[in-house]
Amino acid sequence: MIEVGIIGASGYTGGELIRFLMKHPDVDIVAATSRKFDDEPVYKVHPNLRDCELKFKNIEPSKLEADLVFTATPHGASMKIVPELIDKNIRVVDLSGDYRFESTEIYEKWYGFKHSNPLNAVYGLPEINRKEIKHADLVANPGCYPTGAILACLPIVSENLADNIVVDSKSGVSGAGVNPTDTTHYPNCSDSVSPYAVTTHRHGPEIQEKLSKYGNSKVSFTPHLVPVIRGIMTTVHGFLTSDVSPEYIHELYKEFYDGEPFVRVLEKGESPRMSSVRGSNNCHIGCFEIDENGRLVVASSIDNLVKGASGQAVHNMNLMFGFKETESIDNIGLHP
Ligand SMILES: NC(=O)C1=CN([C@@H]2O[C@H](COP(=O)(O)OP(=O)(O)OC[C@H]3O[C@@H](n4cnc5c(N)ncnc54)[C@H](OP(=O)(O)O)[C@@H]3O)[C@@H](O)[C@H]2O)C=CC1
Ligand SMILES: CC(=O)N[C@@H](CCC(=O)OP(=O)(O)O)C(=O)O
Repeated sequence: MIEVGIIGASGYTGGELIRFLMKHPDVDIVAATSRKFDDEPVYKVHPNLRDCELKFKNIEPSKLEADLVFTATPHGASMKIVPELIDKNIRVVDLSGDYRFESTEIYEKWYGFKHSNPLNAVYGLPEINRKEIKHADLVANPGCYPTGAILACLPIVSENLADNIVVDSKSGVSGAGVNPTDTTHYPNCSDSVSPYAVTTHRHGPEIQEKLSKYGNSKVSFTPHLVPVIRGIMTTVHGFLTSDVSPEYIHELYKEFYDGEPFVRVLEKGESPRMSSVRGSNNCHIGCFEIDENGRLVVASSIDNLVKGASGQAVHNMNLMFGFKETESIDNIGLHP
């Protein structure tokens, strides 16, 4: 049994962490912090957690005592919290972008402010860093877009099959967090699909940095906001430099992800759906088709709050503490 704290528990990813951890047999949640909802039952903010007896507490991070803390806090906030937890020998899974890049300079360029407390961290994508995560004191949980994009691109990048890859992603509105903005205001985001940060999104360099460890492909990323609550659909366009067949590509993906508990390689020609992974930690990868121009199309779907955030964070915790990898995060998505 380990004692776990959640900082930022009143947010969307915080609520999802509680949803998974409250039923985890090896976890005792000793703190769920919130500055706004101190002493309120968690179900007041997360009504699905009616059976959870926890109350939010406005506890200073420096006062926390736990084996592991999840920092489900915004980028810029985590960097002010994580170091003092690490100094107290508390292991940390940070859900923000503050510790994902290997270079502070790249972080500061794309996040637009100085990093006050750089630390070394392991990038928490189990499909590529399983061994390192097990021994990590600080795990940087990947961004939601990068998770679906990297998993969709890894096999073709590893075989250097495409010099240029376009990653086109669509995300549900919960990706923006619990605090409403002009962008997430219903009349502004309903009934439309909106590209944003089309060449400047900070997830582009995160995707490129991680994939560059496996091959030389140049990756270009554009996100879109779509009027659904949860889900990320990523369509990858790989401009092939080798004459390979769709069957070869499909076999490549099946071999690459063989044995991975949370990646499902669909049939050739089968498109993934957002709904099929909704609420689950699964990533569905499909299409595997090549057009007459030699453009390969692969698509992946994830739930931005689960595989894109809290489910992946619990997966990392399971690895860090030697629990069954799929413990408490093996629920199946929905249909319809
Ligand atoms: N939403 C998503 O799909 C994904 C989000 N992420 C990342 O995960 C992190 C959390 O995201 P999400 O749950 O959506 O965010 P939310 O905005 O929904 O929640 C963040 C919570 O953090 C708390 N908080 C904010 N600032 C501070 C601070 N300075 N100190 C302590 N607590 C603070 C707030 O609670 P209170 O004010 O009550 O203390 C707030 O509820 C972010 O870094 C986000 O970028 C990563 C992948 C996917
Ligand atoms: C729809 C939407 O707004 N999505 C968020 C992605 C949130 C996320 O993944 O958080 P990190 O910044 O911690 O990676 C965005 O584009 O900023």
